[in-house]
Amino acid sequence: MHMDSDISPPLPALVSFAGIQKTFAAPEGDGTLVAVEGVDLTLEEGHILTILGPSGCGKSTLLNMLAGIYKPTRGTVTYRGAQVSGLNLRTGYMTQNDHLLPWRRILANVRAPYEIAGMPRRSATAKAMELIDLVGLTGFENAYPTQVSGGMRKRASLARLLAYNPETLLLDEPFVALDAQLRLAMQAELRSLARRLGKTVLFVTHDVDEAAALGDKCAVFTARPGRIRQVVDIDLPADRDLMTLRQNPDYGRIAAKLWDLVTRESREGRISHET
Ligand SMILES: Nc1ncnc2c1ncn2[C@@H]1O[C@H](COP(=O)(O)OP(=O)(O)OP(=O)(O)O)[C@@H](O)[C@H]1O
Repeated sequence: MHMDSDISPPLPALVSFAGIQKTFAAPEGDGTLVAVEGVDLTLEEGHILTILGPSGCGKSTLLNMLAGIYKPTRGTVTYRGAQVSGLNLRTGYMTQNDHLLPWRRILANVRAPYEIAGMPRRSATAKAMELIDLVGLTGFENAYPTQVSGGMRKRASLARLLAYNPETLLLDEPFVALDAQLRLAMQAELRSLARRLGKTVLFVTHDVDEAAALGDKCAVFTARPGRIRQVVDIDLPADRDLMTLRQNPDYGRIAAKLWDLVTRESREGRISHET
């Protein structure tokens, strides 16, 4: 059969959410609270999906379902072709809190996953040092977490996450506590690391600029119950330079589109609260 070499087959999805609803017991009374509703979403291997939406729309709940921590009430979460049931050990989580062990030096924190896996100490140290180098922390490996800056703690936390070698990174507002400059540096680092290591990333954020700069696509959610308002393709170069991206007119166009979707959401939210 003749195949047109210019047309490559579409990539199979690594992650797929199909018809997802998740409810919880309401905090008061005996009703239920619908956290997310009717979510259909796919993500290809090696891509970065940013998830943008107002507080409480179920962004973290979505990551928790992919990690297998929560079970969907309705619908199916699929990872590499298999339904997620039980903990999904191919994913690794990082949240706002870096969860570094304060009594361990940076090196010992990053080495911990290798120790847990039973790797001999010498090789565990060598592997941890490689990751420390990868995230730009060489020279700080003997410091304790309290002796380094917030940005360095995030780097250490990222290195430790990579030591678990998850295929897919679930990042829940990991840079929220950082100042603007450090945040930009971390975003650039994350994007370049993810591409270099071939990681797939789901990145939750409230920040439109971060969502546009980091993602290959962005899922914009409505207020609770969280539904997908739109999935926006971020057609910027894969090897984009985050430091100069803000001057790129394509970036401006995409960020404006996301702002429009997000503010439409808050306008409607305000209207529905008022009525
Ligand atoms: N384990 C739980 N038990 C009960 N309710 C929960 C649970 N986890 C989440 N919820 C509720 O589900 C809704 C969505 O929460 P979730 O944390 O996923 O939102 P989010 O979009 O990540 O919010 P934020 O941006 O503020 O972190 C919220 O109303 C929350 O209170």
